[in-house]
Amino acid sequence: MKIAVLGAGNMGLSFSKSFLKYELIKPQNLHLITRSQIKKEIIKSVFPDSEISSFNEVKELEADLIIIAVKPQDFAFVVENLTFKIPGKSLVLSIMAGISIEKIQKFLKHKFVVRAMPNSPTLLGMGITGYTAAEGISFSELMNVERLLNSTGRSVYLEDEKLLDAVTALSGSGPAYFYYIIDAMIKAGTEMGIDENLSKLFVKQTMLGAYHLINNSDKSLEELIKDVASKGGTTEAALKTFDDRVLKSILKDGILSAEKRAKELNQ
Ligand SMILES: NC(=O)C1=CN([C@@H]2O[C@H](COP(=O)(O)OP(=O)(O)OC[C@H]3O[C@@H](n4cnc5c(N)ncnc54)[C@H](OP(=O)(O)O)[C@@H]3O)[C@@H](O)[C@H]2O)C=CC1
Ligand SMILES: O=C(O)[C@@H]1CCC=N1
Repeated sequence: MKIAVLGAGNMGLSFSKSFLKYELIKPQNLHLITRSQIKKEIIKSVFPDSEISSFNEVKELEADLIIIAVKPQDFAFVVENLTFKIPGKSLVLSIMAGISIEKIQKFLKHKFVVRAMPNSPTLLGMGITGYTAAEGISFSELMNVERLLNSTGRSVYLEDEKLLDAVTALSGSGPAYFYYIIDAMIKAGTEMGIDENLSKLFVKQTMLGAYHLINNSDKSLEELIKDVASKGGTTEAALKTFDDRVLKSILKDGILSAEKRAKELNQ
């Protein structure tokens, strides 16, 4: 199988590393395409046995799977300036936020499109990807795509394409929400006099422990919260402030804004 990655940026390269790590393709069968010449050299040092090109250098593309990993805002420009044809039999896998299968098909004049939404922990093989496919793609082709996606973490097939915007808002953007909350917690620690390094350690280990408790406990989230929040104690005081300032509803609104933005990107 030959794979071409259109837009060898953060995500395109994360995917490529996973495919090679699990030997799902040979390095010689991987073609990474980026915009800038400078980036080409850097990519070559990480992928010495693969083909690395800038967009305008490619006159003919040979690939069974073409991964589109440019920013959604650049998609139209990239397509208008393609110097090569998308081979009729190739499968296109888009990881662009927001851009619908219909739009990709129209722009590329190509039927066989799978749309996926991964997230940044794909870099460690700990990502999660929601995906869906255009009509006419066979089960075995889809399983091939899923095998590739599973090298980056877990994957979930969704029948309803509209849910991909929700997945984008929830898990696609999700890592940034956790970083945001963790950053606020670390800053609270330093404000109370704890050294930044130590504050990071306390917060990160708390996050890790809490994650494992969620995963290994039969209790609901409410019950887990209750286990920590003693009556009249410190946690209760914190949670009261969060509730008074409607933090939960702010977080929910933020996630819904991300979903709205995904839809706007398709306009
Ligand atoms: N980052 C994330 O956590 C996630 C991102 N995504 C999606 O993945 C896609 C890529 O995101 P990410 O990897 O973060 O982005 P990057 O900016 O890291 O990568 C984008 C790639 O597209 C190339 N590119 C940008 N503009 C143009 C252009 N005008 N013409 C040709 N090539 C261009 C860049 O080339 P160069 O570097 O040479 O400029 C680069 O190779 C996006 O569509 C995003 O929605 C999905 C899930 C998670
Ligand atoms: O912020 C973005 O638009 C992309 C999609 C999901 C994560 N990053």
